[in-house]
Amino acid sequence: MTLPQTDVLSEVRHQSPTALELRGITKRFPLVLANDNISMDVGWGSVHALCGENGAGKSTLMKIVYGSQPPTSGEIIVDGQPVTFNSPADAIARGIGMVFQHFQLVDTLTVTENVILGAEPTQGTSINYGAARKRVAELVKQFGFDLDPDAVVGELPVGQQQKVEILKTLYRGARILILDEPTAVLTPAETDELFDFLKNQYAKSGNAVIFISHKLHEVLHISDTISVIRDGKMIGTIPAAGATTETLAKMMVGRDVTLKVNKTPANPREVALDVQNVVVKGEHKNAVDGVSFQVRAGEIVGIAGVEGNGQSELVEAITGLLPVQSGQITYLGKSAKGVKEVEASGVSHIPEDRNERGLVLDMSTAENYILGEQDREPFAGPLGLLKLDVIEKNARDLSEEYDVRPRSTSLPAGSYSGGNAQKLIVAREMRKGPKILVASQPTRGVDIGAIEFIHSSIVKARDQGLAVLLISADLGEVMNLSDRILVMYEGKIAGEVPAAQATETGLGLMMTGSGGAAGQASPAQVSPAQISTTQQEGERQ
Ligand SMILES: Nc1ncnc2c1ncn2[C@@H]1O[C@H](COP(=O)(O)OP(=O)(O)OP(=O)(O)O)[C@@H](O)[C@H]1O
Repeated sequence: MTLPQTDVLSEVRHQSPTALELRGITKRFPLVLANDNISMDVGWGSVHALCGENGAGKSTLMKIVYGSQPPTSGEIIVDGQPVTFNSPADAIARGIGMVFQHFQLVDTLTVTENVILGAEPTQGTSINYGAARKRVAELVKQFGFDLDPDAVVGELPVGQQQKVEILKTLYRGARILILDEPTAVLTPAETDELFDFLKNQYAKSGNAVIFISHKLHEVLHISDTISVIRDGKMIGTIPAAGATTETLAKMMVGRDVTLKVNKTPANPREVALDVQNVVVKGEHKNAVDGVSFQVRAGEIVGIAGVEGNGQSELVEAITGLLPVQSGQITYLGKSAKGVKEVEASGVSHIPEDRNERGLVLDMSTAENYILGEQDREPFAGPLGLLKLDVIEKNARDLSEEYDVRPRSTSLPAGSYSGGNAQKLIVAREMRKGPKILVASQPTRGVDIGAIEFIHSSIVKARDQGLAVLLISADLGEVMNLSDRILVMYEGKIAGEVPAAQATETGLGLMMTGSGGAAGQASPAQVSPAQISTTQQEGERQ
């Protein structure tokens, strides 16, 4: 294979003013009509957002455009030419690239190796690595990406890993770039950088961006045009100029949505979760390095931080998944070891990786709703015999209460859309009536109506005495839901801020170590002005 010529930032003459035209796309799955006669036009040089509730059919539509799923019927037209895609390779050949929510990178390979994987330039029968490396370095420079072509991908922060994913598509000459919830794991600064590239370089050079997002303020900020899908149908396409989060939310959900969490000040009681000087070993250094804090019954303590700063390991230690090297964790005054004992102490856990830890993807909805409780009352009798009618009713009731769609007790968990899968986990964990809830990214990928519901369920449980530890990469969520906010940086608590005084800028600075020393910084190391510059900013979500 010769080296792809990928000067996607130099303008080309397009055949048609429209990059992508979808005509009557329908996709039928056994239980649902995921896309129902959808038509949509995306113009060259524009950023086009695709919004809609969980399960509305956004990812399905984009997978069809990317050739990873065939439509049941309908037509795709790229730059004026009707196309049929049998695989992503066909779509890539027509200049379409897609960046998925779950990165598809090989952690042990370098940036260059990942970028060229499957499209390696060859010299005779061997890979011309030197030429590839030179090309990747040129592209990194051209796009202004802050990336080392020789860095091992597994050691990079998520923001840079995402750039590798984008680079992969640009290296292959993508002129239409699809991104599925690209900012879910980024810091505010990384998000700004990404948007600047997409809008001011990539789209400005005449390419097209389609991006799926549940974050409406971002949608309004970056896009030129917004299409909204509901229940598989196209509700409408509007210009971003003049739209508001309220109008968009209403178009998506079909009713008015409260965008701010309604909660009264917390009324903290006794200590429920006590973490003292906890150290958890990481691969090279301590992942959690002497962390201490308490969460009381009746309060929500949020942990903000860039992913990879020890939050995951801290959660795994608290939930009994990882051993604690030193220090102590107590639950309602008692210590516990391992997942079972921790659970028995009244701890529920919403895990950050729903596919790996939260669900058994090929098991049914009803079975997933009782994971961890399948051997005991109320779901099993004394001899371990399953009470199938109770299990079935439990699934029906929870799916109804948490609006998990489609309503099915037998659907394998792997067939739910991302947000509905998340609602299933939240429903299961809240049903247990925990005393302590460890919620990692509880609304990642969840739509605005469901976020409203999950947040109000958590607040209601807090008011009844639940102690909540919230870990979220979504700063808006941390600021909206928490009563107190701790910031984690390089395995340590870099500071604490009352939620009422927090702003995105201030937290963002602390999260990247710029707000204070890298060590066990005190809140005073971040200037109050940085933490609470604009109240308005804190209320953006
Ligand atoms: N492989 C599949 N088999 C069966 N049903 C599926 C499959 N993939 C998606 N669906 C269903 O199609 C519908 C649309 O799902 P899709 O993932 O496109 O929604 P979405 O709008 O991207 O949602 P989210 O915001 O939650 O990611 C959902 O009801 C989902 O359960």
